[in-house]
Amino acid sequence: MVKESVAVIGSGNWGSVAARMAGQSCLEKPDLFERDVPMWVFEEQVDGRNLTDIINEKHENVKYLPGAKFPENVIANPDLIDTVEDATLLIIVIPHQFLPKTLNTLKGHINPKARAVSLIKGVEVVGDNINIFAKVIERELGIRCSALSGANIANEIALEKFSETSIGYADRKDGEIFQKLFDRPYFRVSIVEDVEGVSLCGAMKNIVAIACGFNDGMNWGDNTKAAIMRVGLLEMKRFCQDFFPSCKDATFVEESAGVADLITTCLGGRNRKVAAAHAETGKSFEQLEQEILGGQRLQGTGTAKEIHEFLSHKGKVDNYPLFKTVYEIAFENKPAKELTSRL
Ligand SMILES: NC(=O)c1ccc[n+]([C@@H]2O[C@H](COP(=O)([O-])OP(=O)(O)OC[C@H]3O[C@@H](n4cnc5c(N)ncnc54)[C@H](O)[C@@H]3O)[C@@H](O)[C@H]2O)c1
Ligand SMILES: O=P(O)(O)OC[C@H](O)CO
Repeated sequence: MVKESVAVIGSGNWGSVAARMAGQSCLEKPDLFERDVPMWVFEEQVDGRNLTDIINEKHENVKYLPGAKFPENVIANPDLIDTVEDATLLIIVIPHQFLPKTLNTLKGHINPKARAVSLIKGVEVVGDNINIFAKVIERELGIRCSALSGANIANEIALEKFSETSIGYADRKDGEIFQKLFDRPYFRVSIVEDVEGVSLCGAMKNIVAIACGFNDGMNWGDNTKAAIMRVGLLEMKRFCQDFFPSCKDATFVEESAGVADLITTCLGGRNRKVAAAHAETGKSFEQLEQEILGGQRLQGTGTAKEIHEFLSHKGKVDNYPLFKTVYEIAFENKPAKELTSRL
């Protein structure tokens, strides 16, 4: 049997955890996977040194995942094309705003037999056209792409606290090989034939998390937060029914990618945290992202804007009052206190 070679594109907070898990599996399953896991690092200076050099010396991403050690087979590489050259399994895990440029660089350099999995939470919107990122990756790289998403706050998984995730696949064999790659005693992976449902839940829950952050910043309490989550889940489902009718209902309730991710992200995620600070201080999201996240990137505000643009083109903005209000608070200076009047 031919072994799979794994490469990771991305090395942020979740990217580093994904590389850590893949590295552990590659060491433990030498019959299935080649030992070394190259990880692409968008090079930057930390204390006057290349982050890549620090990672390879300390086996730790001191900027994006301090305190967690990589196994020694995870090797940071600042050269994107060199990172992917031998890969048959690609883990793509970068903030969604950087995907187009990254895919452009990768075009023509991927093994045509490779398969990818996208861990990115967001959507591509161009006018009245919307795509999940697994499809964008397939379109740009010409390889099949699955999607992994779930109730997965990276810092908790780095500490090997138990969590679950979902992999949405189109070809079952892809789902199974990525399941073997990610499965850890502390990370339970289920596979489901629903790439769109898994991807869209992961993207849209970030808009609801922003609303829950406003809730926390306004000190409205847990009952209001539950109401926001309920309405948010309904809008997520409505969006899938309206525009992606092949999404499976079961993904919303039975998969970690569905309601479980909605709950964790509305309780403990970065989108929630920064939105709470916005409601408390009135500072812009850009400023707060820099002040609070130390280089990590928000996905929810971008997704709120992208979904708003798409719904505007479709003439359906008013069918999604929660999504609409989050957009208006984040981008049109509407006061956060107006959120509940739209629920
Ligand atoms: N962090 C989590 O808990 C978590 C969990 C599940 C899913 N996700 C999703 O995973 C994706 C990646 O998130 P993350 O937490 O790994 O990243 P992050 O938020 O830590 O972002 C920082 C990363 O962006 C990179 N970056 C900065 N500028 C860049 C550029 N111009 N080009 C390319 N890369 C650049 C940095 O080098 C760094 O690796 C997101 O879509 C996120 O929603 C995150
Ligand atoms: O920290 P957030 O808000 O980007 O959310 C992280 C994950 O998506 C939770 O599953």
